[in-house]
Amino acid sequence: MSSAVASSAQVPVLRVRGVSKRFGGLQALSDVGLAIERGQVYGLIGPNGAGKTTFFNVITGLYAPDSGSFELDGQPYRPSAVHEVARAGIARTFQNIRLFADMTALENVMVGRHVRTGSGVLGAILRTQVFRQEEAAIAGRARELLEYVGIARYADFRARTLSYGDQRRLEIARALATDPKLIALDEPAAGMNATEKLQLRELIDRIRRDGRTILLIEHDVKLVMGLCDRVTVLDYGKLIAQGTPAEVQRDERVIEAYLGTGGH
Ligand SMILES: Nc1ncnc2c1ncn2[C@@H]1O[C@H](COP(=O)(O)OP(=O)(O)OP(=O)(O)O)[C@@H](O)[C@H]1O
Repeated sequence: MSSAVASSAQVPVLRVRGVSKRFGGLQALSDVGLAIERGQVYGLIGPNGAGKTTFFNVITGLYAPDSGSFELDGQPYRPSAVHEVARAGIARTFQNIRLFADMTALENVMVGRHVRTGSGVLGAILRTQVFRQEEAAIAGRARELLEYVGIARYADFRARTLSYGDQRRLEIARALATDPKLIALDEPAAGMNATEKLQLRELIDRIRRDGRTILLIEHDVKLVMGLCDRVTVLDYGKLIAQGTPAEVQRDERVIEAYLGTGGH
């Protein structure tokens, strides 16, 4: 860890200010900001169409925002392209799982790890000694990560053959392989049964205990409220509440957005 990082206990891992994004006539995000502290699980919630995915897509370089400023570990970053965001230190999973279906679980995690290696394409073509050593180290680390998320026994299975819950774990292992400053999980519990959700909760808890920082979009309010340190609530692209789970649950605007006449 660099001294800049070590001495930055008060600097949020991610600070986003004033993000707006319009699609044609639709204002999908209006002046949304948040700060995520190191070691937090941070929840982003809101009714359907509130702008959660758009916010994720903006911070991870999939959508160009109309306005907004971004800092990772106190350093400005421009989320202008997905690979630059990964290099800067944000890894994400997707609502619709995006694995390399015909590659093995191990290979999928190794792909994530390559973000952090040096020998590059030429090294791969020439199969230099440095490249081969790197590959062995990457494979070793990938196996550790499969173990960590609890699917080591499927290391050599094609990703497509894994159960839904295990594919989501594999996505998380691949995200961890990039050694991210922040892991962004897009509806990780979607489609999971009660047992899988419980296991997922334990895994996210463990990732936090191991010092990682997590941003989470999730529809399962129980999971969010039980797991998150802080929560931001969006509705129609606007930030309507921010605070601890207990605080936002009491917030009139949040109750209105979820239960009211908003027509969601
Ligand atoms: N690429 C796009 N082009 C046009 N409109 C879009 C695009 N992406 C999102 N939108 C619109 O922006 C609004 C916010 O959508 P977004 O997917 O961010 O909401 P969400 O909170 O993630 O919803 P959900 O919980 O249903 O996933 C919606 O009205 C949606 O139709």
